Amino acid sequence: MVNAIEAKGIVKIFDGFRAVDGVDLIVPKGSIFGILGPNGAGKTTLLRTLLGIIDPDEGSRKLFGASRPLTQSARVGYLPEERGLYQSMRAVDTIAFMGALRGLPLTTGRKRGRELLEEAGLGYAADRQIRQLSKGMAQTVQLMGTIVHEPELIILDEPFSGLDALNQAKLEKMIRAQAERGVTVIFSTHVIAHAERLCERIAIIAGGKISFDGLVQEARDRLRPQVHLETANLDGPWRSALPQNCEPEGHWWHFTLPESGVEPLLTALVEGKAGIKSLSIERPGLHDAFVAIAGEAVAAQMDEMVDETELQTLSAGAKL
Ligand SMILES: Nc1ncnc2c1ncn2[C@@H]1O[C@H](COP(=O)(O)OP(=O)(O)OP(=O)(O)O)[C@@H](O)[C@H]1O
Repeated sequence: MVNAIEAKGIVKIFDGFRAVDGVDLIVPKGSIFGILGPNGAGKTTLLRTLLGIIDPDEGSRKLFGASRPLTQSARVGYLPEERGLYQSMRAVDTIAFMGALRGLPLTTGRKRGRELLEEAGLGYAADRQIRQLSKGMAQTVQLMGTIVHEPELIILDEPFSGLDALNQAKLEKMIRAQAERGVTVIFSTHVIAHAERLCERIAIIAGGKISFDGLVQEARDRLRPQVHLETANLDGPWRSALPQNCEPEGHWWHFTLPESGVEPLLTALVEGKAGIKSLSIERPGLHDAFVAIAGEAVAAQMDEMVDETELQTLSAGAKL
């Protein structure tokens, strides 16, 4: 099967600065793929190169198997990081106009535009000018213009930034709905939680280089689970099942699950009469995996970029 994207050795240099520095990337069809990295990591430059908006200085890329990506533009929807719409254009015409740029007849675009707006509960705004819409609504209209021609690949550059909690949740739903239809979705983000909730695959990029590319599960599996154990007893033969340097905090033990896994540990605790009062095994999240892969400094940079609105959304999203 042809992959949606295959890139090899992509380098993009601006005034001597390597914004993208030797990137290999494969995005299989039908996946939700997240590109994670802090400000200036090279995400936008990489996406623009993959789309054929700019040419790489070195390396090659294929979009649906074609080495000239722009020939595939009717199959692609792209939401750039800089949002911008004609302020005096009506919402429905904006959607149709964006579709027309990708080869969709205007009449079809208007019809689908109205349907998309209705589905999103924004039917009442179809004939309003963009300047009469709220910022979140205008962003939603731009997103609809990105998908109106029913592309097979959607590339969204930082699609969550600038949206409030409700609109971010709606966008997550829309991304999932597109993926369920078999559409490949690639989005860039500096918010690890969005990627953790949505993506099957991710690439981690910093300083123009990709340090991880693969399944979210694979990233998480790089770290072993953490065990939190409370015992009635503090000594006994069962202690040999715990890591050697593990010391209790009161009656609590916190340690990394040994390579041998859960069952031998449990057997030793039960047979050795540790008196288990409480036991939890915590699988590391993507954030911990990100720290392990990209390093503390890059992770801290990402966390700093998550503003108040995003924090609210993340906790709201966790409840969805
Ligand atoms: N046209 C350009 N001319 C010169 N430098 C550029 C240009 N475009 C990007 N850069 C530089 O390349 C680096 C990567 O930028 P890019 O926008 O790709 O990063 P990013 O990960 O998308 O970050 P952000 O989320 O802040 O946009 C940055 O240092 C940026 O200043």
